[in-house]
Amino acid sequence: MEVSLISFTLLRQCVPGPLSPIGYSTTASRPNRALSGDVALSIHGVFLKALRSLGTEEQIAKWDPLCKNNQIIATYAQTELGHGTFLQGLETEATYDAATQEFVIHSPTLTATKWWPGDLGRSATHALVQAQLICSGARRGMHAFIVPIRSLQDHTPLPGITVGDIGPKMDFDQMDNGFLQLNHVRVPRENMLSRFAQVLPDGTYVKLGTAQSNYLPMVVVRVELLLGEILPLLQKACVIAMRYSVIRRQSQLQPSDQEAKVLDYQTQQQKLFPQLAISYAFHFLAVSLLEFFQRSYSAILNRDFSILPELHALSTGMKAMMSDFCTQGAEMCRRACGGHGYSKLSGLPSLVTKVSASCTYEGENTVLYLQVARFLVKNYLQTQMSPGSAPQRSLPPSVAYLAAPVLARCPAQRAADFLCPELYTTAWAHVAARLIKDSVHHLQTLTQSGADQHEAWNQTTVIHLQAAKAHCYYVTVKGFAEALEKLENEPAIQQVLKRLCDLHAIHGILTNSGDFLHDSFLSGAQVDMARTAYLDLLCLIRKDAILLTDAFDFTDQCLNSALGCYDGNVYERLFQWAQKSPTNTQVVGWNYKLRKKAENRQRTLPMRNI
Ligand SMILES: CCCCCCCCCC(=O)SCCNC(=O)CCNC(=O)[C@H](O)C(C)(C)COP(=O)(O)OP(=O)(O)OC[C@H]1O[C@@H](n2cnc3c(N)ncnc32)[C@H](O)[C@@H]1OP(=O)(O)O
Ligand SMILES: Cc1cc2nc3c(=O)[nH]c(=O)nc-3n(C[C@H](O)[C@H](O)[C@H](O)COP(=O)(O)OP(=O)(O)OC[C@H]3O[C@@H](n4cnc5c(N)ncnc54)[C@H](O)[C@@H]3O)c2cc1C
Repeated sequence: MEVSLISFTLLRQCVPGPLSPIGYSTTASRPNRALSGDVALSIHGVFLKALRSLGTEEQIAKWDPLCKNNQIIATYAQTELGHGTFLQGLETEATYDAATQEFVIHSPTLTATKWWPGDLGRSATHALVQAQLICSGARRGMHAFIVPIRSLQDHTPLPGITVGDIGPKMDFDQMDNGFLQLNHVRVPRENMLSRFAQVLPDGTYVKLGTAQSNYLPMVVVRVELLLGEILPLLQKACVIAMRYSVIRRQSQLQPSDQEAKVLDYQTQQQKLFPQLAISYAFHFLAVSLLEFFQRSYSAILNRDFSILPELHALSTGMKAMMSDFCTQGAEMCRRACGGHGYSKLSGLPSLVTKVSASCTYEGENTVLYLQVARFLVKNYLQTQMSPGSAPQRSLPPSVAYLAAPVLARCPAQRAADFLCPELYTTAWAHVAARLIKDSVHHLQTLTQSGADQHEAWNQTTVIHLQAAKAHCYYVTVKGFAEALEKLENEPAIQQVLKRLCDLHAIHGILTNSGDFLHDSFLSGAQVDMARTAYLDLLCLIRKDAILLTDAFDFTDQCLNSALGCYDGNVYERLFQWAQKSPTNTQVVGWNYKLRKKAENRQRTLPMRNI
């Protein structure tokens, strides 16, 4: 069934602009779509999130208005030259001086230099510096300090501050990622963000949260990056590649036919439709995670940390999976556009280089997947405890399948059975549970053979990584299926989106078929059935592919692509935009000057006897 224009409009309601940060109206996010390119000072926003997560009400009341009115420009300075992942290893020190009730913030080594913070190289006047707190003679771990770094009068670095830009990067040329060295810089006691820990005037340390409370800003940013920064990059790549693929005609489907639209080739559909399906899967998942976060956030701010382990596992897992898949997907979209996909005028290369940064910033993906694995192991062990041996707490909802009865074999009898969300969600739960059990088995075998627990962990991290990825894929399949259930009043939309959900689930099964065949949960014949269902879906999705990408509602300015413009005038635009290339504008001028110089020389030279 074609999605009619009316339904298409409704479809757009299902894929609103990125839900905006905590507490803002969702309509505020709409203008973000209108902006092409990157709006700088994005780490100023990260600072604000950190302030609201770690600051007391008084500290928020003081600094929030200064930020919102841009009276100060702030950055989030956590990563150092020598450490980005291992926060316990951060070297910047904040030593409390009770005599003056100040903190002395210092970079004791070269590797303590803060390195990477965005908006630091040129713009920031203040930094939230994450440093090892030292007070009452003890090291207390990472805490956050607001440190002025440039003069509000003339923007020059303040005493004790050495600051600059870290140099060229793979992309984000407009962002001034910087470095910061602090030489015994003093800030008042009130500048330590103290929601989860306080230092009293006499230097007494009062712990109000957990050891990881000061990691909360990373949870907040990871949740909000999904819809606000990472997913739109893949969605844009999908729009560009899909629109180009119905304009580009190349080769023939039938010898007698005119050249075919490349989107009519099955292999082109296999390249692009899974990216479209993932774009929708991730949208619904990220929306539900943001809602889960918004429900949990105030409890956490009030120091109820019971929900935090699952929120941490979901935010790290989804950030790792979405950035991985969006990076692979954007590159697939670029490659699906042939030579013009390699042109910067397509807008695709910069989408690829931008989204690939998200595999690293806000937590390197492998490290984040292993945080998920840690959560999975803990909850699996919980299910293995004998009744009564420990207080039986219910499993967090995202891992409830670990306690579900095990289905040994998939019941599918024909291809159509693979179009059943319950069947493929169960299949994914089965594989995730099996891989988690396997990872724990390997871990326990090593520890029981005498290996140190940390060594045993390291020697099984490849297996844990596989289990974490399967769990994350299951979460996206389940999330998409649940989102569809809420669309029963929009049957036309529901049917179109269900095809994407089916495709997303089956694409993963076919890509990881070994995991499903391993314990004969699926037979070879059933994998063939899944492939049949998959190939049939490609044909069905072909009719709605353009409407499904138009529903992302990006303006031409936002796409910034000669291939993806709404009117489809690709070749005219490529040629027109190419004229603006400096080579063409300078060469014309350059040739003209050369010719004039030669003519002048000709005129002044004595005529030779020729
Ligand atoms: C236009 C472009 C826009 C771009 C915006 C880009 C913004 C980018 C800004 C940044 O990149 S800021 C810097 C981001 N840096 C990171 O994400 C650093 C990643 N490293 C970490 O988070 C920690 O070092 C790591 C979790 C890997 C290890 O921390 P720990 O060594 O202290 O903890 P460990 O792994 O031993 O876990 C201890 C407990 O803390 C828990 N935990 C760890 N991190 C947590 C967290 N964040 N929240 C809550 N709990 C957490 C963890 O689950 C575990 O709980 P259980 O003991 O119950 O198992
Ligand atoms: C574009 C961009 C913007 C950024 N903006 C900011 C910012 O505004 N503020 C800020 O503070 N930081 C920022 N960062 C820094 C970023 O947060 C760090 O680069 C990131 O946390 C990764 O840390 P790292 O660079 O130390 O990598 P490393 O951790 O050194 O990673 C190197 C390799 O070691 C592996 N590894 C490390 N630890 C483990 C482990 N425990 N187990 C297994 N493997 C491991 C990793 O998987 C990776 O393969 C930015 C980075 C980028 C690229």
